[in-house]
Amino acid sequence: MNVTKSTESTSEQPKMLTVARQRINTLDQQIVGLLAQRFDAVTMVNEAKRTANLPVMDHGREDQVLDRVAQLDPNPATRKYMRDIYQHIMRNSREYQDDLTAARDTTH
Ligand SMILES: O=C(O)C(=O)C[C@]1(C(=O)O)C=C[C@@H](O)C=C1
Repeated sequence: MNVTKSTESTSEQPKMLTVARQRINTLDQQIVGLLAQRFDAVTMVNEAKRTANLPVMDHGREDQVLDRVAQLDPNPATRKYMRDIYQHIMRNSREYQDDLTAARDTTH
């Protein structure tokens, strides 16, 4: 059985793969930290929308976010992937906001 961790170098696993995976682990840690902050901001947005009686879904805003993140990507070849990632992020943001609403409805 192979019990070597995926980030450990072995004679079969080139050093470059190990180094690249360690870099991905570090970046993932930063991305998760940033996404947690984004969810915090979404909580605030949701509170503001609830007060103003606005729906969770805002197509115009989502289009703006998608265009903006695509423009921010310095690599034109990955822009379409960046848009796709953000479509998922915003879908999860809406589901999280639905959870917040459901939690409010059961406690009030
Ligand atoms: O900006 C908003 O109105 C949000 O609810 C946040 C957000 C997002 O995650 O960026 C999520 C849902 C909306 O459809 C648009 C954007």
